[in-house]
Amino acid sequence: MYIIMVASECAPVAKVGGLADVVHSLSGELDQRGHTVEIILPKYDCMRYDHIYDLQIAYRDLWVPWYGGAIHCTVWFGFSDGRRCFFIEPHSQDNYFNRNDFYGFHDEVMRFAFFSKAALEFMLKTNKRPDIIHAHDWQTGLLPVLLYELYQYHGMQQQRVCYTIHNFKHQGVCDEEVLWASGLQRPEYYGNRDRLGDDFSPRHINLMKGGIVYANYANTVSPTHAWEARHTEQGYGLGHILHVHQHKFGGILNGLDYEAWNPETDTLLPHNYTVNNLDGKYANKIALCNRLLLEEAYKPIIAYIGRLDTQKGIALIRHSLFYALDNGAQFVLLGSSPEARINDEFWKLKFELNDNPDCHLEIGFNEELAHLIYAGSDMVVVPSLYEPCGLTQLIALRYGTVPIVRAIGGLADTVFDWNDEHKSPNPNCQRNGYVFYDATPEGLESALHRAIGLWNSHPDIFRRLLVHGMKCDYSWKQSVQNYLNAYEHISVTKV
Ligand SMILES: Nc1ncnc2c1ncn2[C@@H]1O[C@H](COP(=O)(O)OP(=O)(O)O[C@H]2O[C@H](CO)[C@@H](O)[C@H](O)[C@H]2O)[C@@H](O)[C@H]1O
Repeated sequence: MYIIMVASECAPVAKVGGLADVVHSLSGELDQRGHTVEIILPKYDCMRYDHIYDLQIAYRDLWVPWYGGAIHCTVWFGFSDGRRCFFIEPHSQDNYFNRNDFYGFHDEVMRFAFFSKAALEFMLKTNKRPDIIHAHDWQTGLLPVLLYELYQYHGMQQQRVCYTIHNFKHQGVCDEEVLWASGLQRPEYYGNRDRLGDDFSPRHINLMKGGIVYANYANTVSPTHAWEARHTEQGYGLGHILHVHQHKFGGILNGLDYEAWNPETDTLLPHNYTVNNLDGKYANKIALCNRLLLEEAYKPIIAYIGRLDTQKGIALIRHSLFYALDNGAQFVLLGSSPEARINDEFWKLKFELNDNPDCHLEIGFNEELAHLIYAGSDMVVVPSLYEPCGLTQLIALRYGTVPIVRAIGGLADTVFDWNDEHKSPNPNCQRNGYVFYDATPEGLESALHRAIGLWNSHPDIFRRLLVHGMKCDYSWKQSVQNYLNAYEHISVTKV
């Protein structure tokens, strides 16, 4: 099959969060199975250009219709970690992607609506006719709308769209302007609530809703979250439209890139290790203490790694830090937030705890340090308020670090409580961590208490628990097949 991914992020060149990891690893897995995969991204000025090989112009003069005129773009091509990537560079006063950051601007919707249109225009002009266009998140929600309403009449009638939602919270809600800019026009037609009309803001357009309505198949990134999105407030108001389109909506669990995340070969670790020889894991723990100036003590290290977003349960992250310190454990945090208020709160905490030899807070994004923390810690805490899938717990399991998670979304699909006497519902995975339900300090403590207790009282059993985790299989093996089944189901040219 010929698949083109269109996304606002792809690791390692443009990574803000888990979306980047999924676009990168899913593309690689599809490629390994013999499919042709290309990725279209914006050409951000702040990309990691050191991760792009052989960057060159692929199409010099692409004119993308916009507001009745056209914006001149150059399309670049390069390999990133073996993936074939195209980068769209618009030349206009708006400077859509030369902002020194990926997100956070007043014209966010226009930037990515333009990108969606430019991606289709590029395919049209270069005669790229993929079987599947795989679009991701609100940023590309307009793509299936444009394809179905405009581009199919210009020779793209065979293309089918798979639309994956990684986060329902951000939907791209905006005024009608985007319809005029993109050439769709007709606000009375598109603004209908059966199409793109937002259910809560009158006369507003919802790009993610458009993606759901117009895609041939839509999914989110775990089965449990697919249910939550339809039946609870976790769909952030899109439950109704998901219900209307339930026949083409599902949940496909994310996989983890088992090559990039492999403690046996990870070049970012000072010591490699395997499930059969964990000496390296303990050596990494010492390396982590040295790196972060933690006291080398006979204490478990509990870590939090991730975006500091309200989604992740900020108050509970904070609570786990203090609970750990009060209960004979050490705590390490690596994260950052685009919200100044949250960042400031954690900077303040960092200064307060600066002299504490049992904890370290690293505010910022640091891929290399993340690897060492996953390897050198004993436990990872993921107290999310909502979590479509979550990659942190999958990485932790792979690195023999016991996940302590809230039973929500993909966390509930991948982590099974050690003390639950029922058999794990997942045949590929035995009981592998600790789970709590209530998003309260008490709920969190119920799991942390048991995890710290086992580490202290029964180190041999704790070791068995982490070995169970390392033996779980959350590679892409099954999930990529699920995507291929979906592609196959919707594609016009069956393979
Ligand atoms: N400061 C930092 N330094 C280094 N590395 C950092 C970091 N902050 C985060 N990371 C890394 O970024 C990734 C984040 O993965 P998550 O699944 O938590 O993603 P996120 O919530 O962004 O994405 C959304 O999309 C993904 C993908 O579908 C879903 O799994 C998830 O539930 C959904 O919220 C992990 O690889 C983590 O190690």
